[in-house]
Amino acid sequence: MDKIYVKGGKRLCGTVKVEGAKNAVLPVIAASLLAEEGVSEIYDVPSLADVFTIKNVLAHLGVDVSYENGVFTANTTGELLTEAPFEYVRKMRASFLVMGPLLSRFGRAHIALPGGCAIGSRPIDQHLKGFEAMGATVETGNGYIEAKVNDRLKGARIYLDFPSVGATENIMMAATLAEGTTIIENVAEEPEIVDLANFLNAMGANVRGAGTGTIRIKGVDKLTGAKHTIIPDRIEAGTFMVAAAITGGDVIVEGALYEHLRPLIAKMREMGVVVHEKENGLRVIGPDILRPVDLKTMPHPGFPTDMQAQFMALLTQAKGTGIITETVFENRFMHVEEFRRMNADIKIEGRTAIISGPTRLQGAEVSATDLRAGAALILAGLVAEGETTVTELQHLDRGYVDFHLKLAQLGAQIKRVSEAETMESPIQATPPHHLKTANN
Ligand SMILES: CC(=O)N[C@H]1[C@@H](OP(=O)(O)OP(=O)(O)OC[C@H]2O[C@@H](n3ccc(=O)[nH]c3=O)[C@H](O)[C@@H]2O)O[C@H](CO)[C@@H](O)[C@@H]1O
Ligand SMILES: C=C(OP(=O)(O)O)C(=O)O
Repeated sequence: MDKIYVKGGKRLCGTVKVEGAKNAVLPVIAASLLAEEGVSEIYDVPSLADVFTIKNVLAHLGVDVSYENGVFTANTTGELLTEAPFEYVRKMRASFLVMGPLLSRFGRAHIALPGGCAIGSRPIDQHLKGFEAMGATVETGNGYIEAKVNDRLKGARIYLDFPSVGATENIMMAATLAEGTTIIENVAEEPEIVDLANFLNAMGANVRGAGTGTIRIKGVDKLTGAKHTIIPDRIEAGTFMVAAAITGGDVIVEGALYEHLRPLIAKMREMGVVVHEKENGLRVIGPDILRPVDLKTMPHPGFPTDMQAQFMALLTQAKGTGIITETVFENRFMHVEEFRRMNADIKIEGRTAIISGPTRLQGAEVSATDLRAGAALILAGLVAEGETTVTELQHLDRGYVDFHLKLAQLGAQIKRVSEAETMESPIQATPPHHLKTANN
């Protein structure tokens, strides 16, 4: 497998551009399945493993898809299959987002059960509760979920037990072609929900209230393919903001939107990081001394769980004790063991991590236990003494485009070695002090 080698000690400076958001593009591509006429054209689509997975899901269903130079097109007008097998859902849970559109348009969907992953058990009961409330029958067997409805789904009032992002999206998509009005309460308010609603409305849907706690969807008879540009990735932006802060650097994160990053900016400022809003993004300047903070992950507009691991890396460098409570996923502390390999002082008490700093981190061989853990370990490597080797990069590739190259452009000493290169020249033959950067 590929490995990333990073050597600590460089202050990052310059400009880095943010890609389109992974968590917006996946539901938007799933939503394109709702179009009975016309072709959807989606812009600013990042070249991520997850995008190729959803592209393959659509191709498997019979959609005519293309993806070139950041533009994704989907012609969903033909006869389509309504089954998404395990091989796709296993790779990426968001594949399950095709259920709402397929059920709504064709009256049936047969999707492999997503199952859990490294960060938690991640049930889908809220998605299914919504489909059932709209008149679908849902059965589970042989590792699949089969949802069916005679004729059309019917508008309903649905109260989510938790503001689940995926359930909000799946139910919202299903409701667009339902008969009558659906009201979903206690919904997720993430910017990605608003992006999806904007795309659905451009297709001819009638979705109101996205970005608030209640969404109303008036069902329509037919949707048409539409053009849409994906919002910037606030988690990628946040990751580069932490890269600037942790190295005491000065970085312009181009495309970062202040209003999507408010909870993160507030915590950074509490830590002494300078964040300026610029016309084209955010300028982030790391201080000499970072102050510790307490934070709790929460649904938007709370602090995002997808930035928890990266902030843990940052807190290892703060002077004093920082506290992180993870309330969204029950098992999202797998990276702690990896940070400890790097000499971090972190204690876990239930859902809380207590981080004492500042720690002189040491380079070590660590494993990306999930997508954000991978990014966070690389961030830690930017300030560690000596060389850090990060493995299991298939997780990182789900959510970051050319992460090592972007960091190298900002001045980091980092390189990625492919599996083939690793085979040709064993890692042991590359001593840490010969580390080459992508920009020298
Ligand atoms: C592709 C995508 O957009 N992924 C994001 C999405 O994941 P995802 O949509 O899977 O996250 P959810 O908001 O649904 O999950 C949040 C919590 O609710 C629980 N839950 C969810 C659904 C359900 O039916 N029952 C249930 O109990 C989950 O187990 C989890 O503990 O939101 C998460 C929370 O911001 C982010 O970390 C992910 O990056
Ligand atoms: C948890 C994440 O993604 P997913 O829901 O696709 O696993 C993430 O982006 O950090």
